[in-house]
Amino acid sequence: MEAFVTDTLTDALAALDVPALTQLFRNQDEFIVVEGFLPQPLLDACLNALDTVAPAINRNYIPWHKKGGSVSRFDLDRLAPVFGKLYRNTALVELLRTLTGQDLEYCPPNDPHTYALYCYTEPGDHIGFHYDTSYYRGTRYTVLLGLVDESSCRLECELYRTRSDRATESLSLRLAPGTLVAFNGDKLRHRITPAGANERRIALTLEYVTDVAMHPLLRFVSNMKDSIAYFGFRQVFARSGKRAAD
Ligand SMILES: O=C(O)CCC(=O)C(=O)O
Ligand SMILES: [Fe+2]
Repeated sequence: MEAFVTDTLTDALAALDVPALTQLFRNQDEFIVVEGFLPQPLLDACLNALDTVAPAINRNYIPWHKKGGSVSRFDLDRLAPVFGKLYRNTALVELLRTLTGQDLEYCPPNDPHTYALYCYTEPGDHIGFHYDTSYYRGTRYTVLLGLVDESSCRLECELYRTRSDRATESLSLRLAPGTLVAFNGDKLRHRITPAGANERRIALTLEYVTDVAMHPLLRFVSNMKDSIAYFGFRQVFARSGKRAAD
């Protein structure tokens, strides 16, 4: 599996104009969209894993803010190793390091959000406007990869929102299968618009940080958020307790 991920991604990354992407990422206040990023065989491997992870989807609902399903990194590790291999692929991390100009690190093994799936399968599934706030000491970068999009959902983004010297620019985009979106979580305000009836949208998220140190109190806050908004208490606290004790 690892060799397969490495081989397919290495070829795809070699075809990218990295200096141009880096320029664009920085010009857009640390935000970029790369259509057709995932090579088809790798996208297919991710899609094949979806049936296996389906029973692990945790449904969540926060009135007015969020409704949907999520699969944590713990369940992905247990059921579908392709996602972890993709997250740790060195060529991918090197590309992200070049784009950001930062020495990015992997999130620690007790973080359920290190990589995760977001599943929009019921009418009204959505997430309201937010930042991907970092609870780590370092800056948090989010990567979204489209896997399935049979939906009318849009990823709506507000660029330059935190800048006092520029007007905010709004973008509305479809996260088509294979598309990569990468951004600084503290800078990009974004949301996913509600799914309609009989629609389906599945996105993979990857999280990288510049410094994985975290205050224990913020780890608790982060775990509470992940339990309520994403993965459920059993997942988050049983696993993070177990990992911490390992
Ligand atoms: O589903 C997506 O593409 C992104 C969802 C999101 O922004 C989040 O859960 O923080
Ligand atoms: Fe987000």
